[in-house]
Amino acid sequence: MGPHGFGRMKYDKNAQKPNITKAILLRIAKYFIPYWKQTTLVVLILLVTSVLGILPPIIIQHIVDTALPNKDLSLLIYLVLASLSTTIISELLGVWQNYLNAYVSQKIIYDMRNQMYLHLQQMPYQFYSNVKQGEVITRMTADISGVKAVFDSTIVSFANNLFILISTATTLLIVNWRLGILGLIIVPLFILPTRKMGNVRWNIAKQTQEKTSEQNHIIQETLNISGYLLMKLFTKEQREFKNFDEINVQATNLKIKESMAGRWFMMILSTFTSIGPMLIYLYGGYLFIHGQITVGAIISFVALLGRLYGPVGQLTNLYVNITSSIALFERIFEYFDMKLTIKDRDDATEMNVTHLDIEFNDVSFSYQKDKTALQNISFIAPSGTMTALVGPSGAGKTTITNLIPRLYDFTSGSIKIGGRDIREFTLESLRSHIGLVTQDSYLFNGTIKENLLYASPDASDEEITNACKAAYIHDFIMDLPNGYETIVGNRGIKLSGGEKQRISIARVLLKNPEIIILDEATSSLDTLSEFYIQSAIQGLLKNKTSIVIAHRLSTIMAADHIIVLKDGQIVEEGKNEELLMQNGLYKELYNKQFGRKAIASIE
Ligand SMILES: Nc1ncnc2c1ncn2[C@@H]1O[C@H](COP(=O)(O)OP(=O)(O)OP(=O)(O)O)[C@@H](O)[C@H]1O
Repeated sequence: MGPHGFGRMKYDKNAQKPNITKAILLRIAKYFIPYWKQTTLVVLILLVTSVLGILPPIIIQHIVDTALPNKDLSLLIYLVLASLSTTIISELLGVWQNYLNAYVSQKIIYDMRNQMYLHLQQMPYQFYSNVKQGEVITRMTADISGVKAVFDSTIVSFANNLFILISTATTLLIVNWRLGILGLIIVPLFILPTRKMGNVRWNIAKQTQEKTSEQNHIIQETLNISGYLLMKLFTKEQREFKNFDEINVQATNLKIKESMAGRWFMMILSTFTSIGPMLIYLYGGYLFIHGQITVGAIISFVALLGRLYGPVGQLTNLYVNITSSIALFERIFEYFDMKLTIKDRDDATEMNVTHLDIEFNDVSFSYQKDKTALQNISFIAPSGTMTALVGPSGAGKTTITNLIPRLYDFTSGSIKIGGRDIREFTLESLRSHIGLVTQDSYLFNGTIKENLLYASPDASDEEITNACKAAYIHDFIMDLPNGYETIVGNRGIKLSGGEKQRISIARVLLKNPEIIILDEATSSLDTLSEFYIQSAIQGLLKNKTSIVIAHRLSTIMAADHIIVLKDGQIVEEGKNEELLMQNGLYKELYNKQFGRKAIASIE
């Protein structure tokens, strides 16, 4: 057993139990409102079945006390049929209730999943850079699915057990109050073990939930295409397995502990359950011997008593169930309550501007407090021209491009397009005017055609072909055995970096936005691929307002305006020749990247 082995495992007694507040109960109740009819019906069915459940023991009493001693066959048949019918009706109602249970809980799960998906879609980019892999999946699947258990183990369980308890206890007292009191006296003996058990189970459940989330995280991190590659190339299989195994051991031990805790509980419970009938036989027998009770009444009593203990146990567990249910809802609500920091203003309008100058005015931005990524950035990228961003790594180039489609919102200053602040536009219309080609273009695992259609679902085959021709990728696609129907693999793994980027250029061409933001791939390509990429980019940027993070000499030469960044600030600005004359950072970068040959060729 490892360091976290079974023997060493401790329950965290201080694990935070949620507060049951009126606000959270009301919030949960809101999800039930659309299904109030079905929920009410469930409660009514439970009420009816709890009453029906009392009938068979009472009928047995009449069989034993009346039909059998009087040798009354017709009464016997009548009573047996009556008992049978109550059982059948009860079971049929049970089926119906089961359906309603499933209906209500699954509909609520459906509503919550949709709400969660829509909410997560709106979450800012920052959220996805911070959230642990696997966490979103756990909340979307395991946590929300837990709502079914919540419904079954709280609302349904509460109504069911309460009705059974009240109806059975009342019947016991009516049939024979002395025996009834004796039967009820044993009830408190159940409360003690059940409560203790509830607390233990709560703690285990909480820890199991955390372990599941950790396990999902490891699976997501290491068994996806990029994580797998990283693990293999750094030969970390053993280390990753060790991590996984450690969590797995803990999860397994928790499960064993959980089932063992359940086993002891069952043992204690069944001991108490057998004490009850024995006492009834003893005291009931005494009353019978003294002629104060019938045999049928004793038998019926023991049968009724059996109906009492289960509900008592479960009702004492209710507090624990409610607490765990609320903990589950709290986890779900925690996501719902995360602020959507980047959203449409109330007065946001469609982006209807004709002149697409992009203007940064004194823009500052930081990802984290106390560390500015951009400082007082001001520049204009005139409509229909190409602006190149250059600078050393970490200078803030990507950050500038991220601010334009509002993947992040700047901290101060303003960004305008066509003279209007970008926050005046709806996010949807702003982004529909912008095409973004990143270095690592994301293609989903589908065919090339499906990936292209993502930009414009209604594009005709001709339009697709034209876009691909303009992106210099059409001939390559046609040479593939399945052409446009070729599956690209996870993240487009079956294609080279250059091919992927050309396909994503074709995708943006199909979208045909007026503004293009391009992060040129840094990887060095052979002359032919370089030519294709360059030609594709030229096609893409023609007559567009573009901002390009430039890594290639040809792009820089083609730019109308070059902005040189360092440590989040603009340090130089101008055209290639002007900047070279300044003998500053640009010239230094230029020399490093393109060598003296390039300079010589220009001179
Ligand atoms: N999501 C993030 N959270 C926190 N800091 C970030 C984040 N993204 C970038 N940064 C930081 O902001 C600064 C600017 O990064 P940015 O990615 O804009 O640089 P860059 O010029 O595009 O660099 P490169 O050429 O290497 O891509 C860097 O110091 C970087 O560490």
